[in-house]
Amino acid sequence: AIMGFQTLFSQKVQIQPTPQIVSQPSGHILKPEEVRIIGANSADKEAVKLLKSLFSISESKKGFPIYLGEKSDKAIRKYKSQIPNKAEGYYLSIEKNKIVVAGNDERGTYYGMQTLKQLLVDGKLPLLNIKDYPDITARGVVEGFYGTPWNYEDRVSQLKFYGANKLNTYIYGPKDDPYHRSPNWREPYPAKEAKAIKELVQVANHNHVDFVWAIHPGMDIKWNTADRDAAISKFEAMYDLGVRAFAVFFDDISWEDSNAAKQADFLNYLDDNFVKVKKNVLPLILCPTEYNKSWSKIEKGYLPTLGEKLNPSIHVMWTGDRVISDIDRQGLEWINQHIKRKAYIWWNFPVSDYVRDHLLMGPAYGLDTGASDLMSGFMSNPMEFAEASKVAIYSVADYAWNIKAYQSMEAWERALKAVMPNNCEMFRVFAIHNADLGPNGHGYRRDESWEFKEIAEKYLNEVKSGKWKVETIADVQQEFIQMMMSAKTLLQSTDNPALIDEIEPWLLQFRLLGESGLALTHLQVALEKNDKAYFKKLYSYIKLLKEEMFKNSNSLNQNPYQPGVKTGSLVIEPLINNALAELSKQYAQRYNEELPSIANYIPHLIYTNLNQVENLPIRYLHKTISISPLLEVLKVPANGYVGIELVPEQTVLHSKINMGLDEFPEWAKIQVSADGDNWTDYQGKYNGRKEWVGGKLEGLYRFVRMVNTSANEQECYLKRFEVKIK
Ligand SMILES: CCCCCN1[C@H](CC(=O)NC)[C@H](O)[C@H](O)[C@H]1CO
Repeated sequence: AIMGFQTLFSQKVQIQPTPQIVSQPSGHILKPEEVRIIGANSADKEAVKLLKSLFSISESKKGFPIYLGEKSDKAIRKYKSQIPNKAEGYYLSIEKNKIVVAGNDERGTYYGMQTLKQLLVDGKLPLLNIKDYPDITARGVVEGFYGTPWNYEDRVSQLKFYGANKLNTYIYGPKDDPYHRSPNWREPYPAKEAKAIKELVQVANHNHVDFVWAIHPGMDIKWNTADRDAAISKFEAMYDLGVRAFAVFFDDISWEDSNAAKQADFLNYLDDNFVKVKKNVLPLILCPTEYNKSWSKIEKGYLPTLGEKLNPSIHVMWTGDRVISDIDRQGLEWINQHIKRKAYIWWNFPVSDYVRDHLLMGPAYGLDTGASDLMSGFMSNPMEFAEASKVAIYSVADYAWNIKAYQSMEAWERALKAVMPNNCEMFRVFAIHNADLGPNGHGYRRDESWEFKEIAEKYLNEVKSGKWKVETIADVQQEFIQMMMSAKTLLQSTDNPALIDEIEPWLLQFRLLGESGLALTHLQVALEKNDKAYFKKLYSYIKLLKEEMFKNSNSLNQNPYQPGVKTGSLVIEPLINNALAELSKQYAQRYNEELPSIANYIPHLIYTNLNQVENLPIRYLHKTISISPLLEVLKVPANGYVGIELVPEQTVLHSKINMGLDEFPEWAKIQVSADGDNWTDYQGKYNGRKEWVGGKLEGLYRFVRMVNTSANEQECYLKRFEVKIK
């Protein structure tokens, strides 16, 4: 009994985001059958609605009393002194004979109710009291990415998620919305879009989220009264839809237009002639052109000019030391001194519009837990996949509310459960192996598969040494099987269909990757048993799996930037390819037979009778197949040829061949064929860069080659040989 009692006492209540001050639970009460709300008609009405959705309300006087309201309400006058004197703060007390939910303001009461809702588990409520408030004033999400904007249902779901996680801001600024940015930032939304925004603002209000509408005039704005008034009238149109908070983005525009004085005058004009006139509109938010330290040239005065000229109430957004960046105290102190106010962070995570073949499902880390006094806002810029982004957004909610207490790994574990309550273990297997971005232009990387790295290392070493241990193989097999279980379970799960729709391509790829890994471990079995035939069967099977992965990566998620579906790219995929290469090498040594490389599988092949180039790797990217350049002089005997075999035959869009010669040699011909026997000349011409260029061909071809039709050996280079297919 003592243990039991002790457990009850020590049970750690889990509240999201992590509250500032919580007393230890001293036991619990059963959920009251009926409650009586004292203060219902003066308390925040969303809080009242939430309370009524949790308990049944008694009409008579006898129900369990719940005191609800703001510090100015008579109903909770007795508890006023307990309420933290902080915006959106609240006091929550669960006692044997009453519950008190007292807010410093309406939002505080609402957040107190959100916490109470979280504490009501299995018909019980822990006896405790909480004094809580947020560290950062504005907390939330800026839908500010390039790519397909979120849809209406995505946004409704997001706004409800923000209410539950005490995020109070949603900034609407999708780069690819033509009415947010050019060409139609001056135009009012068409009726359908206007109606959707009007409804979203209402949903935001019901979840105590400020709906901020952002305008992005920077691509073509003129510093004249016409455009200034165009912005005002667009704001008026948005105001009529219920919008009460506005932002102006000048990011990603040409540097000529990034005139700080003009931008500041523009913002101040909007502030003085719209925001201040309307009274119930929140302070303006500016995203500057120099929005990160690596782009700012202080001596040119852009940021200092904003700091000097911008009305003090206007927030200035900031992404950190770089476009994609950790947020730390030092960087914040730097920017705050120049803009003469606390930076309003735009954190470019988990946005993936620069690595669109990857999902960023890992912990939100790189956030300074000693910076709570240096920021006026903290917004996450998410992925185009709204549900998948909730894992990071959940963590950002925890960070921005209680910065010093934030633990990224712990928050991540809770986030996975919040997003996939019924399959969070399988979701975790998927998320842990889909966190890194791969090499990218911003050089921003994330850890991935961190719990498997050691086993992977050990396994590869044992494969290389040929002295493998059963337990290592078992560990690796377990991980691969779990990947398959995870993918299948999630694909068939029903607790978050919108999420599964978003990540399906990656789930399909993830399952195949796991399957190819599992088959890989059986290659060792084949070697152990000296069973050559089994090895070859397995090898062909792995090739089939890789063919299917290649097909997925060339048919799913085909955006114009980073098309394809990458998964497990930091540890799992390289492990499988390295082990595969190693094991096929051991097979070749033992049986004196080379197997075609399938490590970084590409179906297309080099096509040649020249041994100088027969082992050159074929590369594939964005539907362009190319031969890795040869760095030495190529000797081409009579009837010698080099080219590409397209598997299967394709429609050729254009080709580019650089033989390092000033003129196209009369001994060479570029030819195509469907069957490798009948050849047709491929008409082309030299471009200004000494490259032969050929255009689109009608029909399907399997072979494209350069052939020496003279009777003598010739010399040239192979600087580039590429074929783009449809
Ligand atoms: C070379 C330019 C890269 C800019 C990338 N930023 C953009 C602008 C921005 O960060 N504004 C603060 C979009 O928002 C995008 O989503 C995000 C990350 O790719």
